[in-house]
Amino acid sequence: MALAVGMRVLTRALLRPWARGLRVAPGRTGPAAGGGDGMRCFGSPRVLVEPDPAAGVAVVKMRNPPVNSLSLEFLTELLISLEKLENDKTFHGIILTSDCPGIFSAGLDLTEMCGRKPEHYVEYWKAVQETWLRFYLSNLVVIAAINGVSPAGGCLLSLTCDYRVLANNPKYTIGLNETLLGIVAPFWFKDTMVNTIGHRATERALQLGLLFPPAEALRVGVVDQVVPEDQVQSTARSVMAQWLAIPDHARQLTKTLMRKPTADRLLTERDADIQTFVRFICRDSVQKSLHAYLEKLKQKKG
Ligand SMILES: CCCCCCCC/C=C/CC(=O)SCCNC(=O)CCNC(=O)[C@H](O)C(C)(C)COP(=O)(O)OP(=O)(O)OC[C@H]1O[C@@H](n2cnc3c(N)ncnc32)[C@H](O)[C@@H]1OP(=O)(O)O
Repeated sequence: MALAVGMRVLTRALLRPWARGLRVAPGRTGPAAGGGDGMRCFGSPRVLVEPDPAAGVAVVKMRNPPVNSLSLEFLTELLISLEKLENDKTFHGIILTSDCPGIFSAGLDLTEMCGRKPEHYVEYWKAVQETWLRFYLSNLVVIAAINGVSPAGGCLLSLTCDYRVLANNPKYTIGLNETLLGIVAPFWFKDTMVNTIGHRATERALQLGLLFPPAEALRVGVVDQVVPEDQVQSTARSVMAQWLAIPDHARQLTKTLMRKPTADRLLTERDADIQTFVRFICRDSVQKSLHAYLEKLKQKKG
């Protein structure tokens, strides 16, 4: 059922004109990060995939500058890359990281949630749900190599991964800061955080919209490891080797056992969740808050 719904959304996404235009990037010869049987890098305008077939691993680099905000196009490209890797028996794990210096992801794209028509909000929210479901339930081992700041949707994306390595830079804060924008993290954002750091820590973090610097993030459990910036990728690779040493079927079934109840909750309430989102985001007060927040971000420079 989950898979069928997921496939429908993905197929619809692939049928969009701009998605049809996506082609394997005429890339460098990979892998860029170790290994070496000369398999080509591939991907799409906003997602670069560096395969290391010898290791069974691909590095997926988000490159939607300036801040890797999770726009509709970007989410669709991410899903397409994930799907390709899942369908290729060569790969057992992916390392999700950023190609934008200092930014893992700025979270959901605020321009997708401001001043648009309700139909757009429906389409956008479906893509956000789908991305969460596909990453959260992926059979692959997914490790986040977090090499930049990671608020809200950026934090959520990393929480779908099996393991998080964060670069030790005080600027690289991470957390679900939705309340600071005058919006509310949906129940499945909250559930993902609860599953990672527990109920009480989530309650505090979400109400206060906390963005944790690395040491705090490690203490509370939002990330699993904090390492010097130049060791994030190599650490993610050695952690990956550990995870890939476990018999795959047993690991996959265990992942499903742990995560399916949380995913099922969204799957059974998916349409209601879309309606809730659209109603909420269409409110004048919410639109005003989001516009004001975007303006504040833009004025920061001037
Ligand atoms: C009851 C249930 C209802 C459901 C409610 C809805 C729930 C939806 C949940 C939302 C989750 C989210 O993810 S909302 C997004 C939250 N993100 C943030 O708060 C991060 C905002 N950005 C920043 O703090 C900073 O940009 C940065 C720290 C990430 C980077 O700082 P830096 O100084 O390097 O860059 P700039 O700030 O100058 O930004 C450059 C450029 O990017 C634009 N920008 C930044 N973030 C976003 C974004 N999330 N979406 C769209 N655009 C973004 C910024 O405005 C600048 O644009 P200009 O170059 O045009 O000025």
